Amino acid sequence: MKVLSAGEMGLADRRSQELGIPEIALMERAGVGMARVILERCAPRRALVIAGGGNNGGDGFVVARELHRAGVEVSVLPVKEEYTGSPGTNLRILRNLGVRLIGPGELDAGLGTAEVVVDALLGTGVRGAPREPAAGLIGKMNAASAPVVALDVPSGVNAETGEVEGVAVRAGLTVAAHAVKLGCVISPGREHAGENVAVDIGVPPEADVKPAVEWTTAGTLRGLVPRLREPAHKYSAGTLLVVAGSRRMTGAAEMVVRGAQRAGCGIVFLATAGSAAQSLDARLTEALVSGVAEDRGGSMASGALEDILQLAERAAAVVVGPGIGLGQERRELVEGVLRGVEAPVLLDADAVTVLAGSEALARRTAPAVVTPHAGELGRLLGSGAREVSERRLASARRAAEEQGCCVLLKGSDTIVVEGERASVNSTGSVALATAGTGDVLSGIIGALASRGIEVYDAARAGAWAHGRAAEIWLERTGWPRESLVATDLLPHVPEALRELE
Ligand SMILES: NC(=O)C1=CN([C@@H]2O[C@H](COP(=O)(O)OP(=O)(O)OC[C@H]3O[C@@H](n4cnc5c(N)ncnc54)[C@H](O)[C@@H]3O)[C@@H](O)[C@H]2O)[C@@H](O)CC1
Ligand SMILES: Nc1ncnc2c1ncn2[C@@H]1O[C@H](COP(=O)(O)OP(=O)(O)O)[C@@H](O)[C@H]1O
Ligand SMILES: [K+]
Repeated sequence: MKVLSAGEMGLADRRSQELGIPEIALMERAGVGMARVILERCAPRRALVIAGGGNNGGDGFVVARELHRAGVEVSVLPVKEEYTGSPGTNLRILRNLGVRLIGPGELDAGLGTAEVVVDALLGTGVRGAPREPAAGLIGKMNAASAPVVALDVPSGVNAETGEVEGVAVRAGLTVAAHAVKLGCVISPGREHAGENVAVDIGVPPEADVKPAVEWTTAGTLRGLVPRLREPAHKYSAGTLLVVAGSRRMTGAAEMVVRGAQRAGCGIVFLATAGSAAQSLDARLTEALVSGVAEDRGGSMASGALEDILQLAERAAAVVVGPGIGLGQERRELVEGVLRGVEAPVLLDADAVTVLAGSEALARRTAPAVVTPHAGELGRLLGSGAREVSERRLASARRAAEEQGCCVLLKGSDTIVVEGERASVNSTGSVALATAGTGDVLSGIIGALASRGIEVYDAARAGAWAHGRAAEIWLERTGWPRESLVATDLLPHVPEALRELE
């Protein structure tokens, strides 16, 4: 699946036209391809096409013509009085063919009988929140009982960012011209798009564009994760220090360690609160567990820093945060790690939360990666979870810039940003929305970093393998996705990583 931003698609379009391919030829192939997908997937007897005033509406006219040709009873609602250019030409053909054109007064009847509603209202040309009458039409499409297929982009979704400023169509399927639009793989646009499919519209390779934001697939990662080779010993295979857990939160530490072990770490050291160490040591047969100074609540105390830094001297990477707890002492501990550890540091969970307002991460020059979900990133940025959820790519970029590190923003669309580089993960499942899966992810990324992979690559490869492990679990068990528990991922992490060889 190819993913391009709206701007990149515009460039591919202009270059194609400069090579002599007329706009109407691109529109023709787009509409023909889109109609074919609709016929294959939905096989409707009656369809309603809602066409906007731009080229997205033009695509809709071609789709309507093709559906009509295939024997579908089609109604078309053109929102504008007068059409010119390629959309105008295609509307004229519909008139000549006697395809039923309806006005707003007949919309409810059309929506009532259609088996598929085709959203050809707004595409990549939308600017700002949908105005009337588009906003009202989007509401009607969302209230329809028939499934909605969006052309190119669900109307109201920003194709560049996935942001939704006002209302947006909720489609079951989005059929894009040439490439899936970036905004359709980033939340919330991703959820509005439903399934994404792209159709060939005849953009020649000479006109194509290399995307600035990568859609991370096995193909983009291949060869990145090395096999263990001779000569090797446990230290050369990757040494990781995990700083995690507290008296009341031992599971998080366990899952980070076990994730790291299955991702190929040669040796994992765990530093945890003294009172948690005995139980973790018993559960983690292969790890080297150290109990360090804790406060009265059973969380690691700032006084544990010296021991932790000493352990870190033997590690090629450090993961800090899961289950450590909050408060001033944890903040001092995390700041101390950021100052005192030269090896790459991964900050997750509580370690991200305690850094809100701290300058330790921005001051650090050695490699670091933070792996927050929207709530944690909202605290780090001071913007709140809602702002992060609404503007995910921009929020991840802002954090990466302000903190001068790699940021992995978790979600259905896990985004990884460092400097100019950005990527969106392609694997995963809603099954991952369960406690502890993030800890397994930290372990995997920590292990990859400990094996010498730079943090940006470790983060995107780790996210990919983590999501893939969930997919493999679903394929193998056939169990309902709700039933996955985080430790189910562990046996599938090696299989996922093997797919990258
Ligand atoms: N770029 C390309 O290479 C191709 C583009 N095609 C189609 O063309 C689309 C882009 O076409 P356009 O650039 O004409 O743009 P759109 O058709 O996406 O949108 C432009 C129309 O929406 C209106 N509009 C913009 N913002 C609005 C708002 N906030 N509220 C209400 N109305 C608003 C404009 O007045 C205009 O009528 C793509 O999404 C795709 O469907 C295809 O024909 C294939 C080729
Ligand atoms: N709806 C979803 N679709 C795909 N992946 C998801 C979804 N919800 C959560 N995830 C993934 O599950 C993991 C959850 O991590 P996190 O929120 O840190 O949980 P915890 O702290 O309990 O381990 C992340 O990798 C995230 O990307
Ligand atoms: K659309």
